[in-house]
Amino acid sequence: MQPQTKQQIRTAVRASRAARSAAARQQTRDQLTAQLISLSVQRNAKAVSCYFPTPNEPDTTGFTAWARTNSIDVFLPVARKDRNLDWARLSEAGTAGGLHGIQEPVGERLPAQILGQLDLLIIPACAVDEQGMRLGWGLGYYDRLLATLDTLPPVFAVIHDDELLAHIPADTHDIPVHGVITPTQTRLFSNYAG
Ligand SMILES: Nc1nc2c(c(=O)[nH]1)N(C=O)[C@@H](CNc1ccc(C(=O)N[C@@H](CCC(=O)O)C(=O)O)cc1)CN2
Ligand SMILES: Nc1ncnc2c1ncn2[C@@H]1O[C@H](COP(=O)(O)OP(=O)(O)OP(=O)(O)O)[C@@H](O)[C@H]1O
Repeated sequence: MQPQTKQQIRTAVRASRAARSAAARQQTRDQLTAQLISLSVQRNAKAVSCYFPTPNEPDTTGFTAWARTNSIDVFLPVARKDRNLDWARLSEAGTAGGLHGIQEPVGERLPAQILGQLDLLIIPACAVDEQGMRLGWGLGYYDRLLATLDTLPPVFAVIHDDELLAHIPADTHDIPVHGVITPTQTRLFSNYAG
């Protein structure tokens, strides 16, 4: 995949994600579950944020199920009309479709600042480059979130292997992630010493 403009990258990734077979999706889910469990065990994480995947996104539900079974608190985003994110803890109360049709936990809405107290932030992305620059879907939710947190725990974006690109054009508001998780690797970027 030759990186060009942000919009061209988004179009290419959207198409390649849509073309994945059910078997490939299942394999991605299993491999990501293993990568995410290793990372949280290694970091002794007791509370993390994650995302509830759309049908085409890298599937994190194996990991969130494991986290719940192991008494790790999982916080998921709740999209607001003003394009900021609230957060809610995954619980027995279950989930319901939110603003973009994505499942969100039912229950108390918490402000973004609670993320500063978590051990690990696992976030969605369209693509990430070798410098840790992250591209989302263009609504700015996560750029705005990362910019507002006073304390930033380690932030890892989850993507497929072919979405780790050599270079993504960056705007001044773009905030790099500390690491990236793909089905085959968990990589820490050099911008982060932790
Ligand atoms: N799973 C998930 N939850 C999330 C996000 C996300 O990217 N993924 N968000 C991140 O901001 C926020 C909601 N904003 C969103 C913005 C765009 C799209 C969207 O439709 N994206 C792609 C399709 C994704 C796919 O199915 O592969 C698109 O633009 O076509 C979804 C959510 C909060 N929750
Ligand atoms: N810190 C910020 N404060 C206000 N607006 C912002 C901030 N960061 C990004 N934006 C706005 O959000 C919009 C989307 O930015 P960009 O294309 O970089 O998003 P993205 O990285 O694809 O999205 P996301 O953060 O949701 O994953 C832009 O119009 C940008 O001006």
